[in-house]
Amino acid sequence: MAARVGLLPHAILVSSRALPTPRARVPYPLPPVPSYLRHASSSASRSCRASPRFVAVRAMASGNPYAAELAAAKKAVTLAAKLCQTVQQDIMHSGVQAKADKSPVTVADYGSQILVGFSLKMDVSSGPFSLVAEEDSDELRKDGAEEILEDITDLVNETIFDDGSYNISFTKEGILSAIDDGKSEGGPSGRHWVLDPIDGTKGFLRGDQYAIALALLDEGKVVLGVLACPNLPLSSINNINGNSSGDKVGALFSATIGCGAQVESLDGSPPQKISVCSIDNPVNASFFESYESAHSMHDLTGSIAEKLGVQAPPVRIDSQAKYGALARGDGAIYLRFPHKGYREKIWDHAAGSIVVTEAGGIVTDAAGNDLDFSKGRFLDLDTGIIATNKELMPSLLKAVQEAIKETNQAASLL
Ligand SMILES: Nc1ncnc2c1ncn2[C@@H]1O[C@H](COP(=O)(O)O)[C@@H](O)[C@H]1OP(=O)(O)O
Ligand SMILES: [Mg+2]
Ligand SMILES: [Mg+2]
Ligand SMILES: [Mg+2]
Repeated sequence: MAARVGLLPHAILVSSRALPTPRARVPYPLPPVPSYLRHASSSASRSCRASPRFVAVRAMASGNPYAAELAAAKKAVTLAAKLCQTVQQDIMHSGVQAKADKSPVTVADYGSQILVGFSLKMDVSSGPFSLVAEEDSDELRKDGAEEILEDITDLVNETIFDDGSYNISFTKEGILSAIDDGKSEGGPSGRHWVLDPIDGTKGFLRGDQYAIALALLDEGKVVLGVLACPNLPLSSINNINGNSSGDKVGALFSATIGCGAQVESLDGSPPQKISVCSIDNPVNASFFESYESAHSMHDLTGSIAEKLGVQAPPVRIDSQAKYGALARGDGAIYLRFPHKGYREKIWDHAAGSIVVTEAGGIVTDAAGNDLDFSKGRFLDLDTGIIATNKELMPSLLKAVQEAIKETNQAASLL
């Protein structure tokens, strides 16, 4: 299968699919049917296996006020994960990942964003739809991007067809406008979905960890989060930087405010309740950090770990999979200290942080403040993000603040 790679000025777009033949289906969105949509069927009625009404009935039965949204969120990220898995397998076979030398965006990032937004719109009926998501269509609207746009369109349509939940087909114009559904600014009032369609794109291209991360903000607070981690072992990653042999791979973490956190397999095993580890002596703790040294200052995290007395080497993995792994006790601490000038985005932490807090953990910035997701697309925070259990947090905060002070003093002497 030949890989096709398109280079655009600010993005690397990778496509490696054998492109499918478009099939006749009902165009999306409906109604009214805009002229740019493919008129594949005379019927303008939408057809889904899991209708909003079914989801709402399940919600009423569970006692969880966000159960309908949770079911829709899980369904949306599971559909997107199918697309991502297909693309990642093709990329690995074709070796395209070696060309990803700067902040990459792939057909899978766009495809995942379209599928999650579309699936939520189909299945969540309550109130206006607002989505704060990472990608936009700017690069795809430029000259030279036509082929990539066609690839994304085919990839999305093929994934929808194979999944079978929706009898719908996108045109290229429909794809562009679906990506731009994610342009909401979020904020302190109302409900906003928050999406990173592929978190850890560098890990994705390397064939390593990545996550599809989706959260719901309600009046500025994260009330729900789901993390699909297609390459994460289902039960544990207790072997450092490796998989436990024989373990099923593909984990879907979820949490709703006040209802705890769960993990289940991406192919639908029953959810299991999870909780953070109960380690109270840092000597026995291990810590997670970014695989990419460009994403987090490994010198600083090393010095924090040393101050704490952590003996184990860092566990370096990509994406919010770290939050999921922490939430089920695979490790005790997550340290994230981006280089100066980097602004954290809400979609990089909203889903992961509620999975950890609902599993009994704490997530704060380096000053010990809760993360504030109500300020728009960016997180406005002090220096870095740390997460651990309640027992370790006081000594972790102390070590973090000492290490930052020393680093700042050393920098001022230069
Ligand atoms: N220079 C950077 N510093 C910190 N984080 C970054 C930087 N560039 C991209 N990211 C984002 O960091 C996250 C991955 O972090 P980690 O290092 O924990 O895997 C991703 O959200 C990634 O974006 P993206 O979603 O595009 O992959
Ligand atoms: Mg990105
Ligand atoms: Mg991200
Ligand atoms: Mg991303």
